[in-house]
Amino acid sequence: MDWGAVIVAAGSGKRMGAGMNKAYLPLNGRPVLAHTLEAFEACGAVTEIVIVAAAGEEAQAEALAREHGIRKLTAVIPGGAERQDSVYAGLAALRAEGALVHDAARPLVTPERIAACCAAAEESGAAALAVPVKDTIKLSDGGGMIVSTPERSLLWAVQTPQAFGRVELMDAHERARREGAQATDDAMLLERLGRKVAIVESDYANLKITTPEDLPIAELLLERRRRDGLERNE
Ligand SMILES: Nc1ccn([C@@H]2O[C@H](COP(=O)(O)OP(=O)(O)OP(=O)(O)O)[C@@H](O)[C@H]2O)c(=O)n1
Ligand SMILES: C[C@](O)(CO)[C@H](O)COP(=O)(O)O
Repeated sequence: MDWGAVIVAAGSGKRMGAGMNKAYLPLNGRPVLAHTLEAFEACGAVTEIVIVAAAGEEAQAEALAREHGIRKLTAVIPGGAERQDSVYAGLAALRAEGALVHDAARPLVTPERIAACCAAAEESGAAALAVPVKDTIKLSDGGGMIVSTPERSLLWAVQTPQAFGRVELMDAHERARREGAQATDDAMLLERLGRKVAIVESDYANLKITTPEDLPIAELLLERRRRDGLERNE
């Protein structure tokens, strides 16, 4: 099965407060988006990459991909108001049988985890990387009071990539748009249709660069990965 990746990079980074799209912030000397693209470029299961860029940033994204040797890039598409709209736009440009959807803001993903997500989706139909929740999670009444505590052993913090059949995911998006269903990830769009999505245990390092403290954490994790790699090769 061939896999195409939709890399969504069209957000405005409000919570980061950097005044710019966090996909272009430097991370250990290279843009966040470059790290993300390189992981998909290096993953053998991935045959095409579509970047969904913020309107007006398409040329910047394409130039960045070229500068960093991303040969699998097939299209740069303008995104939409919400992440869901951006994914939908990117899917239309994909041709592969399998569709991976990944946040540009998750630059520490590895080719190995991407491949594991693809393999699980080939086995189960759809899959998503996730990590067991470490904190006890509370459900609130929306007014600042705790209502209940879900069983922690059943809770997973889902990440990306998430992997699906391209046609099935496109259909799920189209149905959600017709029905006005909103989703903060793509697995939700299959769940609402009663479809199964497999959990693929990931690592906590696959964090999403969201608020300011996430960037120095990502830098430390990258530096440790580089050092461990050097020590292994010595
Ligand atoms: N309309 C949008 C919103 C988000 N994203 C992408 O979806 C990923 C996850 O979204 P998030 O972390 O929320 O990014 P932002 O929307 O930029 O952040 P914020 O909500 O703080 O503005 C990011 O790679 C972001 O670029 C997108 O392509 N299109
Ligand atoms: C898709 C996602 O990364 C899974 O955890 C998350 O839902 C994205 O949320 P965001 O608010 O669009 O960053």
